[in-house]
Amino acid sequence: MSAPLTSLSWGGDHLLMLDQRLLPEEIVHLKLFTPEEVWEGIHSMKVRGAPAIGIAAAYGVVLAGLQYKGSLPAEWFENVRKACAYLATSRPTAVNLFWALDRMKLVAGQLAETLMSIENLNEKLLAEANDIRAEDEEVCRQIGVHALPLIQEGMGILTHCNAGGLATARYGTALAPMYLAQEQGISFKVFADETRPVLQGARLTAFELQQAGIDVTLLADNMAAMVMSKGWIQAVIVGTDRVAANGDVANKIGTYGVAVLAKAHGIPFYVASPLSTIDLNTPTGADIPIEERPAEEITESFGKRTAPPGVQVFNPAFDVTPNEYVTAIITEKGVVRAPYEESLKTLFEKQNK
Ligand SMILES: CSC[C@H]1O[C@H](OP(=O)(O)O)[C@H](O)[C@@H]1O
Repeated sequence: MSAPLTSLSWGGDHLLMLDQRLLPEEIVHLKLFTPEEVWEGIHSMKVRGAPAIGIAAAYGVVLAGLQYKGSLPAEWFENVRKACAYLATSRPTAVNLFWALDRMKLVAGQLAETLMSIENLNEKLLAEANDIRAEDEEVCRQIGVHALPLIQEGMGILTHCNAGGLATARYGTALAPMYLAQEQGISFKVFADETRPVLQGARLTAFELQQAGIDVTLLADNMAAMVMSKGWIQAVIVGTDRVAANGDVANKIGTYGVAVLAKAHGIPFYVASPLSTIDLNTPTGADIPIEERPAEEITESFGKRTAPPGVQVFNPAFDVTPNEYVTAIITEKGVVRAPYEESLKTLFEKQNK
């Protein structure tokens, strides 16, 4: 599969992070040397997208381990543990952040008990972060494989926000089948919602797909109903930041509206989700913390004031699509359909065997 720009890579003693806030006009990679810089990169959305956030946080934990200059494994682990707790405060909704941090903390604790040298501890912790990144790349490729049959010749596919290579280690989740379909010579059209207020669709998805030579049409967020009514859309495929145990889906704000419109037009609504984004510990969508972001994202859109000073603003970064609007969830282990409480539980039971 053609691999678009990747958002994160390890530079030996720093994390190289593509500043996605500057795309598509500028391609700027930042060198981050501390957990604090990684926290800020996640919080300000220099890096964004559930899997990419988890990967960035994992490398932030590695940077914390490298900061420790003593010789006691227990002290090293305490540094790492504190960094995990700190990085967990960078954004609240994408469960991959907490999944990755819990994994890094668990491994660091196990390593510290071996009493190996600090140098070896840091090497092993870096290896775990590299594994998280490499696994995500393969997971996304597998999501592409399982989602590929959903893309038939001549189809129109609508997507919302960016669930592409920039949101993951590579390939993306919702966009992965599109890259695969293109590689296999299937012709299809993608309609990308601009996705206000941060415009991940316009700035990132349209950019990624255009770079890959895929037929993409950019829509303002209020156009989905019209293009569906014209019969231009045969499927919706989106990513997610957290799937609850009952199949409710948290995703970029506006996704719920697209799901309702899809149902109203008899169009299937698919959610591409790695297992790492499915959280059986969150019972329903009502239990998913929804991030609220600064008013300026709306009132001063990319430097242009677009609202009266002091106006009240509500700026939730995500919404929750109830499971009854979700046709299927495409994971790296296959396609999951309702009843989701049961099918997701079965999926994880098989995984844990
Ligand atoms: C493959 S996860 C992509 C997911 O993350 C985005 O949110 P954000 O850009 O705020 O990190 C959006 O919800 C995408 O669907």
